[in-house]
Amino acid sequence: MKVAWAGSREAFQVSDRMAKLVANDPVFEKFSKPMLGRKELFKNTLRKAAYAWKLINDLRLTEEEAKWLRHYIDEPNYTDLHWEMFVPAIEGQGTKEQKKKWLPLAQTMQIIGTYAQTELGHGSNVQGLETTATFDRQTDEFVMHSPTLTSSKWWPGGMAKVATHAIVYARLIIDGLFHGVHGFIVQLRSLEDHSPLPGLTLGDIGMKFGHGTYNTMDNGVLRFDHVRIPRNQMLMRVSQVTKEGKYAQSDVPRQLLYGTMVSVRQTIVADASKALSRAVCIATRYSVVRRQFGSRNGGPETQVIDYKTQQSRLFPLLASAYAFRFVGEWLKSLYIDVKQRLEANDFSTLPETHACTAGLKALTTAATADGIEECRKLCGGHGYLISSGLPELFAFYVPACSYEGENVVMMLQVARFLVKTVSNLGYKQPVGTAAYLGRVTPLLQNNCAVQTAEDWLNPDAILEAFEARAARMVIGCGERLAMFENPEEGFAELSIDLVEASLAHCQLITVSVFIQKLNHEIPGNGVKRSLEVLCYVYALFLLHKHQGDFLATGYLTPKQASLANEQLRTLYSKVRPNAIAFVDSFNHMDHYLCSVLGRYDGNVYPKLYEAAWKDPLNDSDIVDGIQQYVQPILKQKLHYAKL
Ligand SMILES: Cc1cc2nc3c(=O)[nH]c(=O)nc-3n(C[C@H](O)[C@H](O)[C@H](O)COP(=O)(O)OP(=O)(O)OC[C@H]3O[C@@H](n4cnc5c(N)ncnc54)[C@H](O)[C@@H]3O)c2cc1C
Repeated sequence: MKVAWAGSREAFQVSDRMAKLVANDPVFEKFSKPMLGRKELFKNTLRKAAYAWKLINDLRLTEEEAKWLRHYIDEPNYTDLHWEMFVPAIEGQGTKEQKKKWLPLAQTMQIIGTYAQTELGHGSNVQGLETTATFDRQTDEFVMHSPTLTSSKWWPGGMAKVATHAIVYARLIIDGLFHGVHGFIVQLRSLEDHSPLPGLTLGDIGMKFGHGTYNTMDNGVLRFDHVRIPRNQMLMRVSQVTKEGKYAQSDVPRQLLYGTMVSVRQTIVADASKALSRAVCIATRYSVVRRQFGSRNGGPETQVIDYKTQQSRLFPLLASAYAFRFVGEWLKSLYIDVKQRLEANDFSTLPETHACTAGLKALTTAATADGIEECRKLCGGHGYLISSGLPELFAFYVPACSYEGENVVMMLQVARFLVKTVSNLGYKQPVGTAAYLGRVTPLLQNNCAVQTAEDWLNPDAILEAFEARAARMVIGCGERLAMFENPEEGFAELSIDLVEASLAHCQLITVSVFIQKLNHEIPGNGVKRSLEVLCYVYALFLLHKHQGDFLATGYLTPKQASLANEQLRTLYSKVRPNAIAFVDSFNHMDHYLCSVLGRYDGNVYPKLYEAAWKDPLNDSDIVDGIQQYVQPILKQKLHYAKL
């Protein structure tokens, strides 16, 4: 099962080796993190990042190993932006000459980069950005300027204190004419003493949600006061500005810019299963240790995992972790395929891949953020303690719903793709994940044939149900849109339904990828049968949760929906005996989980007690405060006064 989770024996070995390397090195020790003040937190993370970079070089780690190492260190810091945004942006949007100049500097960290797109006034609406890059023909330079307060760059990770360079998105202006928003490589700080270059105002945007998570990172604010950069620092693979000031599109289509987004979003989908599996592992192990009520004849109380209600909240999340792991793996292969195509100037599959990554990013991050919070509640009051590992995990994870494409905005992009696919149906056969929309007639006409709860244990029945629901919702939106004279007005008016149709489409993708995985790639029959159970749990849980859609589209009868729910209850009993084995297969070490409740040895209570005594409030110097401020109140002996 560990191999099935990791994707291959080799993948398992690499991640396992890096997890142990980090766990066994005292520099990466974790528990003191939440107790540190902001400055110490930040410096501590800088120290770890520097040490990690030294390890990567000393041990000559491969790119894959270095990624896992950074992952297990598990503290957001400037290197995330450098490797995951700055380098890919140059790789994807730079010309050959630009790549030749900048990539060796970035890959050896002689420069440290960040990604400055968002501004105080605009995030999702990139075309609304206000920073300007005005071409000066006389000097062959761009003048970068922040004309308003709302044009201040806001959020870029690593920008406040560390980054030496940034990819800055700005409105390109030549001779007073606006030519769209483009990326520019801008040096921010001196490579000698790290001081900000003239004309730049740089600072930190302040404390963020949670404590020891994103506060380890210097998210920054940046303003430009007529800062000059050479012309060849505009990323020019797609569009160029000549030294005469001529703006030209190259023969590389603009959609190429989607390439970087696709790359980053597929990583976010892969990260969702890591975060959700972490929370599920903690909640499952703790649910086995925790006992409440139900003692018979003086025997032990019931393990809370044996309550059906606990299972109905926990096991769908366990199944979702596996579903997201497999869909992430699948998306990575889709991305590799699209990357090869892009290199060969084949852009044919880009719109579908873009819709998949946008939609799956939104689906998996929203479900994971909700899932972590549910796991916290599944651990009762102890889940609220920092030592449970869950509050910090939630604080760390939840911004994934907003960054790299706000989730609702992402689902609206999927909706545009689906609407376009449906409107082209007469002359263009949909392919890939949208292929089912080419079979609308049977999907609209045939209703579900399930007659017993057992009938739901059939991948064809499940797939058809999800296809019919998505097709009916998408077609329904298409028909209603056609009634509007102005399509954009219609799109805005129907946007709630369109987001729901997009979600149905994306859930269909996750369910079908899980089924495909079982059909082709599972080593060992026992593992396969166990994963089949999780696959049915995932699909029937979604069907139960969204039964309103399945009923409203007329595909299911109420009786069939309740048969699905009956089967789901039976499946929970099948998951229960393997629940611990399922979470052990994630291969998360105690160091990575960083949770007293999720300990591998189950030694929860003594360790909870021990963790409590590490709290600074148990330090003896607190007594001074009590004597200074509390004792006088006790001694005043005043009459009670109603305030
Ligand atoms: C931890 C963190 C790290 C970040 N790091 C970086 C970074 O390194 N570099 C960088 O450039 N940025 C970064 N960001 C910024 C991030 O990319 C933006 O927050 C994101 O793009 C969303 O934009 P916004 O915050 O302006 O939200 P908005 O776009 O203002 O969204 C606010 C609300 O409006 C809704 N909304 C917006 N548009 C529409 C629409 N068309 N239809 C319907 N509803 C809509 C949204 O659904 C949302 O509910 C980071 C953000 C966070 C939280």
